Amino acid sequence: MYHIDLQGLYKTYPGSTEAAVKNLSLAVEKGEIVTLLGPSGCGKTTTLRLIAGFERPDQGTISLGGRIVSSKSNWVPPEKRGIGMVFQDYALFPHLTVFDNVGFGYRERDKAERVREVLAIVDLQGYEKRYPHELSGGQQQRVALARALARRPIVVLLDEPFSNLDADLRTQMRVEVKDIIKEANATAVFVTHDQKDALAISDRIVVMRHGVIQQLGTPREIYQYPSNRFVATFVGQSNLMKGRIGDDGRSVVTSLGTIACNHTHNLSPGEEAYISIRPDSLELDPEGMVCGTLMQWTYTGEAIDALIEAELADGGKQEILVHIHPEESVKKGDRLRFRVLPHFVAVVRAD
Ligand SMILES: Nc1ncnc2c1ncn2[C@@H]1O[C@H](COP(=O)(O)OP(=O)(O)OP(=O)(O)O)[C@@H](O)[C@H]1O
Repeated sequence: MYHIDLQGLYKTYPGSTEAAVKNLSLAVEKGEIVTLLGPSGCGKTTTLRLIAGFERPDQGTISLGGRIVSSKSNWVPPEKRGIGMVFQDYALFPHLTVFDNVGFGYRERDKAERVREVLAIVDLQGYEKRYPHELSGGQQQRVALARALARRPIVVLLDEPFSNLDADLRTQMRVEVKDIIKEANATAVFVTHDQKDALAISDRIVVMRHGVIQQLGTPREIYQYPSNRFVATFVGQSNLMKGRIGDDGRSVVTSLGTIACNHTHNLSPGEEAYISIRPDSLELDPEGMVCGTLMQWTYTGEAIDALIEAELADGGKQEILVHIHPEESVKKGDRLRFRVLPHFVAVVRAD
């Protein structure tokens, strides 16, 4: 039995001709952190709102903790679903102290003890009497998380929780929030359009587009083996080449040359396929098979982000993005050669 079980969900908003969510099924284990990732309008917030009970699906079933909360014949309202929510703006009550914010709506006799317990999990002991405006952004977020966890929810839903934080704090909070959720042994569904959030925090990622799941997998699976062109370019940067599977079944013949790859999605020799080559998968090598001219470059500290106009076997040209080692010295107009490293090379389906 799954802790969260979504089956065949459809949702079309009144007045809209296109469904926001189409035939969406997703099963989440207890204690898992799953992220819904995708561009604006792909249906991730709608999915979260369906789980929370703020929206009603047109079709499909939702079970939380083994109980059906939404189906043709069942409907459990949001406040009875055992949901803890963390919103983008944290939604703390400004006139209430940290203690009262965290304990809000908690009616059990062990309230003081439980509030202290969750404040310890989020590392805010001693802050009970402060007001939200006396806290930093990161601390406010930890209060919001403590409030969501206080009632031992069946599932914690987090809607773009990092979007109000500056870049440094965001990086730190990704780690902290993940640790807190794991320590509380909570099951969580995140919504974000930021791939770094998703890669850092999730056990599994659901990549969505136009209301449809494009790929479901661990961060490593999604990054290393994107299943289609959309996922390859939405999660990380990617150079896409058209080709066909080589006779050995473990390579793709492209106009850059024959490129070995570890994963071919069970496509057969001769079948048409795209290959996704991450910018880190090309390395400067005077003997390398890929040859091109450096058109633009940017030094980022970690690498030189280089735009190369690569020469193709058929006489054509294609721009490719390469991360060159930061100690290399290169200049615009240089003719460079690269070899393709097989890790971070993947066969992807066309759509
Ligand atoms: N209340 C609503 N009424 C009508 N259409 C809506 C409503 N809410 C969302 N939509 C539409 O449903 C689709 C999915 O929206 P949704 O908010 O789920 O996407 P999202 O992936 O969360 O986007 P964002 O990252 O911008 O929040 C969009 O086309 C959106 O315009």
